[in-house]
Amino acid sequence: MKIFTSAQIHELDKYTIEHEPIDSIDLMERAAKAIARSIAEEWSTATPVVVFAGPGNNGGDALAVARLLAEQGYGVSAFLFNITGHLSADCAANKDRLVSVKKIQQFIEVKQEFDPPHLDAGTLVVDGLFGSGLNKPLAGGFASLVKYINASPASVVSIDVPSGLMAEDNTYNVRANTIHADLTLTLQQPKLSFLFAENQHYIGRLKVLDIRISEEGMAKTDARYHIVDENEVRPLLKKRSDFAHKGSMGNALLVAGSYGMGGAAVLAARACLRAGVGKVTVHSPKCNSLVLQISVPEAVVQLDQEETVFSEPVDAEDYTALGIGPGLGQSETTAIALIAQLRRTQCPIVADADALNILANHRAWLQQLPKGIILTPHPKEFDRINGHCADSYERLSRACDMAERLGAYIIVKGHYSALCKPDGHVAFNPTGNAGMATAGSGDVLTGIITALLARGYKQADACTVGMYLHGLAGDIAARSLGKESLTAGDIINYLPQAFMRLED
Ligand SMILES: NC(=O)C1=CN([C@@H]2O[C@H](COP(=O)(O)OP(=O)(O)OC[C@H]3O[C@@H](n4cnc5c(N)ncnc54)[C@H](O)[C@@H]3O)[C@@H](O)[C@H]2O)[C@@H](O)CC1
Ligand SMILES: [K+]
Repeated sequence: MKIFTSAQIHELDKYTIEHEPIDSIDLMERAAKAIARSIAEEWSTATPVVVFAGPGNNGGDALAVARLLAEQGYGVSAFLFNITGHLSADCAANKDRLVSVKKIQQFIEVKQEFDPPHLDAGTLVVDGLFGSGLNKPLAGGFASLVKYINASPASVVSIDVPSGLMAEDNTYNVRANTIHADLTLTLQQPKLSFLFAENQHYIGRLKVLDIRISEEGMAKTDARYHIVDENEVRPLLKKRSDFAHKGSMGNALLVAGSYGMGGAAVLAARACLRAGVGKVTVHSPKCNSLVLQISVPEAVVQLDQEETVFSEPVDAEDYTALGIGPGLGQSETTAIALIAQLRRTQCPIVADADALNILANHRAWLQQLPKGIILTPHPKEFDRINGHCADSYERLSRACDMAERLGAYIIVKGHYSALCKPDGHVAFNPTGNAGMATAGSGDVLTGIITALLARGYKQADACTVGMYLHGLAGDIAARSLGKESLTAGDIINYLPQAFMRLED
């Protein structure tokens, strides 16, 4: 699903009006009907409703919703904030329509003074102050109103966007002046800012309402951001030939583990095998010899000359992919071996964990990374490499810049992991759950992506399929085991079911 920006949404709105064709007021009515329907599904007509409408089309939606709910028998009070004396055309039209409805309990157009209504726990507030047209942080009376609503015990439904929240960039927003919704009814598609962890408590539960924006218009519009779905992943999966043999199914090399961190190498190797690779070789310090041989008998173990750390680059000529970093440690010996390894390796590479921490300590080396390398930092690792980011939007922007600059594929991990591609596009992964916030989960992802690269998947496809499978395996695991007890090993154990689900 494409994620359009506010500017693109505005254009698509116009495109729909021109090409469906439909009058803009009727498109607004369509949106309002969908919103009123969703409200009626959850709140009975006995619920007192207070609607707050702003001067733009978000306010227009809110006034139309107020009318529709009043007609259905809800007790509705509506407040329209017209401070500047200018309403959008459709907002003004809906004001007129609302005023003509006898069933509305109270309608007040606020021009200056505002005496806020009492909002108790049984009240439903409909927040239609601002939507995708918000262009600066809320201040003054609007900020006070938002704080008043947030401080009340009333339930809050936001139309399209919680008022005060920007649809994309909230880096310089005033977060205290943003509505905390219990439910956000967003139109057509989630907004970019909804995908960021720090915004979840403004959005509450999210429901996306289809208002039939032109399919043709959306198909024609190039979106920088999109959310991956199963239909995108399925055709990317490579079929196994009946004549496959282990030599034709990819030959992966993992450089992982140090003293005390053998488990990371084990997890990456097991995940790599479960992700369908023909052969895996794990290069690790001597101390991990037994651990690896016993835990992953399917893997070839290649021992470093050192007892406790990775110290010498490996000849990677025969391998079809390299995964490097899990549990590697950050000693200087390892750092030098790492950069030598990255420089001399010809096959596709995924670098994670300590490989990234080492790069953060030697930022000049970033320029030496081979083109097409996949980096899989979690937010803290990314910040260590790139410098502190104020929020997820800034981090995403910087990750995009870095992907373009280095010609790299960067997966910023989290709920909705973001794959930033060298061409500037970003794919968000929808699978996965909070149970996967557990040690070793990243090592599993590295193993999976290494396997897919080794199998011959292109970098972008290996990342997309890898993120999706990793999250899906975690989701299936959580269904059987619950989120609390989920471990990284469980993700590996449920990978077969994730594959089977996609191959169905
Ligand atoms: N394609 C769609 O998704 C559709 C969107 N519609 C609605 O239209 C909304 C967007 O409408 P608009 O573009 O009119 O934008 P908004 O209604 O979000 O707000 C725009 C108005 O607020 C003012 N404004 C912006 N920031 C402000 C601030 N910080 N303080 C005070 N005033 C501020 C602007 O000058 C403008 O007058 C959507 O959120 C949605 O609710 C629907 O009507 C139907 C179709
Ligand atoms: K709103």
